[in-house]
Amino acid sequence: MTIHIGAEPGDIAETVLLPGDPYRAKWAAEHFLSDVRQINAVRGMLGFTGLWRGHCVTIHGSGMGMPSLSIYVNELIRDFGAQTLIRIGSCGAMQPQVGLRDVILAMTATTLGSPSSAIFREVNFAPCADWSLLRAAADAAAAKGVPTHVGGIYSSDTFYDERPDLNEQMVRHGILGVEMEAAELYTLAARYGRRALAVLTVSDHLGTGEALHAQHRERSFSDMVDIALHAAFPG
Ligand SMILES: O=P(O)(O)O[C@H]1O[C@H](CO)[C@@H](O)[C@H]1O
Ligand SMILES: O=c1cc[nH]c(=O)[nH]1
Repeated sequence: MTIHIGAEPGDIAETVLLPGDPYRAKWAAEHFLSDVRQINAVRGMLGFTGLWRGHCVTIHGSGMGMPSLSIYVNELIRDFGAQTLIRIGSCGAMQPQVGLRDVILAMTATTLGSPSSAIFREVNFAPCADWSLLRAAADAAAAKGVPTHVGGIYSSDTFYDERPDLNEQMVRHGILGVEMEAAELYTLAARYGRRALAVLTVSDHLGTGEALHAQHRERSFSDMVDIALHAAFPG
C-alpha cells in the first residue's frame, strides 16, 4: 500500500494500462478483462486487476496532467514493480489527415516542461516510446483495420491554452495530436528501464473544431484498448 494506491503487494500486474479517466479504467476492465477485482479507490482513482487471455493486467487511472500521472507511475514502478505501462488516452488532432476516432501511436512526446524537467537542467530530453510496444501496436492496429497514425505528439500542461502560437508550431512541425501525460510516462519508463507506449484516440480536432460526444466514444475507445492489449501480449 502506498500513499496513493491502496493495493497490497501482488495486487498489481506487471502490465498496466493507464487511462486518464478512472471511469474509463472501470469500463475497460469490465469489457476486456475476466476475474476482475478493484485494487484501488484512494481519492477516487480507480484501479482494477484481471485477466486478458490468461495474462494478468491492471487498468488504473492516471488522472489528468503530468503531475498526476507522475504520482501513480512512480508508485506503480517503484513500489509495485510495473514493467510495461501503456497509456490509453484521448487526444486532440493537430493535422488535417488525422480524423475523429482515429488512433495515434505516439512515437515521441514533445513537451515544454514535465515534472522531470528540473533534473535535465539545460538538456531538452526527447521522450520516446518503447520500440517493441510501438511495433506490436502498429501491427495490431493494421490487423484490425483501424485508421492509425504513428508519429510525434505534444504533451501539454494546459487544456485551456492561452498560447495559440505553441499549437501553431506543433502543427507546423508535423505533431499529430495533443494530450497531457505521455511525455512524463515515457521519461519515467526510460529512467527505470521499463517499457511504455501511449495509444490515443482522437476525441476532437483542433483544426476543424469537431468533437466527439462522450456517448459516441465507446467504439473507438474499444479499438484503443484492444490495440494496447495486443501490443502488451503480441502473438
Ligand atoms: O482521456 P484522457 O486519458 O484523460 O486524456 C486526455 O483527456 C484529458 C483532458 O480532457 C487529459 O488527461 C488528456 O491527456
Ligand atoms: O489534452 C487534450 C485531450 C483531448 N483533446 C485536447 O484538445 N486536448
